[in-house]
Amino acid sequence: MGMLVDGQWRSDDDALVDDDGRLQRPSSVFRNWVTADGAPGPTGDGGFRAEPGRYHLYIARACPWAHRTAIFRELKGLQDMIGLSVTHWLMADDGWTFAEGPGVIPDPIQGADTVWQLYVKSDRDYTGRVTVPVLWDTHTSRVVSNESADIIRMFNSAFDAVGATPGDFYPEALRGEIDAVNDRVYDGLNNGVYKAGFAKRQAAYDEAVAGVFDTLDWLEARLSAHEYLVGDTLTEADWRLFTTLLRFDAVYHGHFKCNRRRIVDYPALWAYTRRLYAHPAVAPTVDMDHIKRHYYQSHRHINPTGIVPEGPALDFALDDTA
Ligand SMILES: N[C@@H](CCC(=O)N[C@@H](CS)C(=O)NCC(=O)O)C(=O)O
Repeated sequence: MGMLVDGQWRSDDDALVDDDGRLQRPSSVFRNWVTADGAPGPTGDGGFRAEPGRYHLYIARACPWAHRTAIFRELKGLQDMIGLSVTHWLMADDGWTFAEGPGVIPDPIQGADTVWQLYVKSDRDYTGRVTVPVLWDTHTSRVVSNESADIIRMFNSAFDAVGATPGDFYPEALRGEIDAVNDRVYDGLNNGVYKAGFAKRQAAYDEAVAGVFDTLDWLEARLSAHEYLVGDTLTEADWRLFTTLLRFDAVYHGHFKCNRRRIVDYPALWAYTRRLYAHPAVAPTVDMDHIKRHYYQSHRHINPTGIVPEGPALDFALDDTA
């Protein structure tokens, strides 16, 4: 881990956990929006018009937040319009890097060796965490956004007039309910597993893990009655949940100690995970080796040996016998 302070990289920081041993996740800093006409979005500056070839997406395959953006790039058929770079799975002294390795796609835009170099290129005095995903503007050499929740909404609609695949995963009529489900899933599960895994006090862990399983129980009941989370149609809320479910049994159950139950033990959640996995937008975005190696090798404060467990054997593919 590490962070930037006044544009200087510091590799020794551990500032994410407060005195009560609780994870405090800082807000994302770059919050501009790509829009169809370049008008400002809900936050930040304007001037980022949706143009094919102009933007580049930097992700880590391991990261559930970055994964959402990769899925939306596929869902909306943006692969030829928005370039992609993929970091090495290991996040160590230099943070995310483009060191050579299977599945790594180096940076063709800035030739950066690390993601922090992109942040400094965009803002030479940047102070804060250096996270993925990053949506980069090749015209101004700036980070447009490092907030996945915003990036998927840009991908959902901003490029529709320049040839994106039709499909609206945040339909106007369902927005209120999608936002409410997102809030609960974010706090209890997407971020909840991190709160459990990064907790440094028993009470902080106990509280987080209870929230994780309350949320999973609630989701199981909801998905026993409905195919999708909101409006019986596939929405953003499903994709935001999916990237956590995909990682749960392989990583969060063991590494983050969220081990009251596995996703395969919840009939509706497991069937739903497999159903979403079968969507054609998903397979090109999943790299289980990156996922497992990243967590078990990068978080040495949790797993000092860096040993990556062999299991579990997971079969996400739908088959006739299922
Ligand atoms: N709110 C951000 C969170 C992104 C995030 O925390 N990414 C993690 C990887 S899973 C990261 O890059 N962490 C590096 C750090 O905090 O130093 C988003 O959703 O885009």
